[in-house]
Amino acid sequence: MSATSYPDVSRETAERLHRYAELVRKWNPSINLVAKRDLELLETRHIADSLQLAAFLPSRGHWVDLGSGGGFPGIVVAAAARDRSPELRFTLVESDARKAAFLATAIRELDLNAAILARRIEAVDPLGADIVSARALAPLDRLIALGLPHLAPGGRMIFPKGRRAEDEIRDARAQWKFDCVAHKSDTDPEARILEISRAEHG
Ligand SMILES: C[S@@+](CC[C@H](N)C(=O)[O-])C[C@H]1O[C@@H](n2cnc3c(N)ncnc32)[C@H](O)[C@@H]1O
Repeated sequence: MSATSYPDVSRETAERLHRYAELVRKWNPSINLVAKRDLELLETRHIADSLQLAAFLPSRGHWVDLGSGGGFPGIVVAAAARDRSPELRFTLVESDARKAAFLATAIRELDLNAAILARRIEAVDPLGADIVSARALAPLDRLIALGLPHLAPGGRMIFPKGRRAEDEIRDARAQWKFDCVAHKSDTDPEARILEISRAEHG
């Protein structure tokens, strides 16, 4: 995939994403940001997948990404927000110090409106987010438990999920009440992007 072939993004965003892919490829041999076999598919499997969450960008406020790893979706969505929602700020929570150092470098080099918390999510004071996202971090019931303390009233949680999404929703309903819209994924016909609102203990 070339620098300009992501759907629905400006030239500036495409260039930022291209520079981000270069950074991931440069750092990956030393800190394993993505599986080595996935590097060839970085643009399709990780970046384009994460970029779908830009559909949920509010115009301003606070977006919190939990367990960001190499920056999916946090860095990718923050790159898309740079010219679409410049007043939206991001916080990426990642407990692995080396990954957090990479994320700080990416934020600086791409000039993103984002900050890193290099801490465990459970140890972070409530962040008052309008949107909480997390990818490949935990099953849905655990994600709701991790995300809910950081959500402002009326906020939403956005979780990309694989083919087990329906099972995870059913399991989560044993503990939680919530509204859920399961959006189709453009990058994987079996995946879903779950939009969770009005979550509370069941
Ligand atoms: C499987 S990786 C997924 C990374 C990224 N979201 C992605 O989709 O590629 C999970 C990441 O969450 C981080 N993590 C796991 N538990 C965490 C916690 N309790 N607090 C903060 N970070 C955590 C790990 O260090 C790891 O980088």
